[in-house]
Amino acid sequence: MELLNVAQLSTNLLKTLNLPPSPPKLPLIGNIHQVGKLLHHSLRDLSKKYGSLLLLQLGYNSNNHDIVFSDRSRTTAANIFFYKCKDMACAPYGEYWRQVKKMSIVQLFSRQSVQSFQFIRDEEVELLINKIRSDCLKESLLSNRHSYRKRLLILFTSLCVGDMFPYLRWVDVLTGLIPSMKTISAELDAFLDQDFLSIIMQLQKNGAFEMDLTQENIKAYWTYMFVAGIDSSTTTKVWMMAELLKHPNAMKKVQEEVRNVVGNKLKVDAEDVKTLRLHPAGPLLLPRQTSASVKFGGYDIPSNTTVLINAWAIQRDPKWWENPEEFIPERFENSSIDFKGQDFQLNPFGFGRRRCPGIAFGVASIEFVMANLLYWFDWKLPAGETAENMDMAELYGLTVTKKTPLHVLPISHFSL
Ligand code: HEM
Repeated sequence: MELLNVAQLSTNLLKTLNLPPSPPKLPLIGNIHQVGKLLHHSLRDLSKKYGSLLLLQLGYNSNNHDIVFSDRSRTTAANIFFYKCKDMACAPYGEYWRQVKKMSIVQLFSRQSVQSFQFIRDEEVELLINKIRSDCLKESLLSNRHSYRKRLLILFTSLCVGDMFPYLRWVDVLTGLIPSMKTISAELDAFLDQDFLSIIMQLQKNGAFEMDLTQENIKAYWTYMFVAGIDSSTTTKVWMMAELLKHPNAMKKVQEEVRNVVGNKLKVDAEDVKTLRLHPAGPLLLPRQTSASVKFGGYDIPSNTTVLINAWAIQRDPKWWENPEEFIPERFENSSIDFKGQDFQLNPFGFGRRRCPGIAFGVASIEFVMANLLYWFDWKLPAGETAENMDMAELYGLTVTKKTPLHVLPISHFSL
């Protein structure tokens, strides 16, 4: 298991505890200089040297195991974007989170609920396929653009100096980080006020929810759903298409499979797993925070320690996977490895109490969209780009996307 601690500890505590191994620190800044822009890569490299459970000091702050690891850290970004952590993902582990989760499972995430939205997926996918058909006639390239949603996700994971050294909070204002966060948050807020809030408030009046929600609760909740829920599925689809274009044999095989199972049984389920192993949408899951001190792997983990789980590194670890960096379509044939939180070597949706509740939604959307795209069209790279020279660089954020947009040329497989 690979775990990483970003601790904020007093020097006295450091001396008395048996803490996990740690790279040498510099005065004041601790280990900050050892992490780069792609945090999940830096952490994997450090843990190769210092072990799978490793402690980093990234500043200080005066502020059964699953429960202890079930809290979330309250960062400046989470406070700005999610109305002081009133959404479900960043809410502290406690009564409010329990109530919101209960309500969500009944109203939104149940199997029936996911199925009941199939008619919307049908309508949206039909629109998408028709749009691509007309692009085929014009021979135009499709590409995924980085939206303002993406800007929010990148800002969300930007390290605020003030979260580590509270007296330096002014630096985040000076560098423009906090003003940028506030601008995007205000844009989203206006959107939610305009189109959304009145509908939800009406549902509340009609008794649709078990608990009374304030406007801020509702906006925080939906901001996360819109931004992270949608983006994680979109990111996975982009990586899936990129990997398939990079591996034409895998593309051919999956298209044959999809075209052999016509109708509403269109499925590309095994491809989800292959893509989510190499490109988990959230490579470090969502940061956890310990709510009490705990002994873990023989080490003392103090209370209030931020814990990052490097799912990306675990899913590429040669300890668990043969040829870990390779996209091998046959890898999961006849394999019982579960990707929904049971097997620790494959954990793209997290685990335990704070595991992603949107798995069924995410998977339904990825499978249905991808199956249709692969069924109706053949896909080519634009002139000058080949499977070998495709740029697969990553852009770090709450979800890790392709750095350069994916450009593809659709060719209708059936005569128009
Ligand atoms: C491919 C699609 C998706 C992936 C890879 C994904 C991944 C994740 C991960 C890694 C976490 C953190 C889990 C942890 O801390 O252990 C998470 C949490 C969460 N996800 Fe997803 N997710 C996806 C789709 C969705 C969708 C479609 C929704 C909503 C409609 C959603 C809603 C949430 C919520 C609300 C949480 C916070 C749960 C909590 O803190 O209690 N996710 N997701």
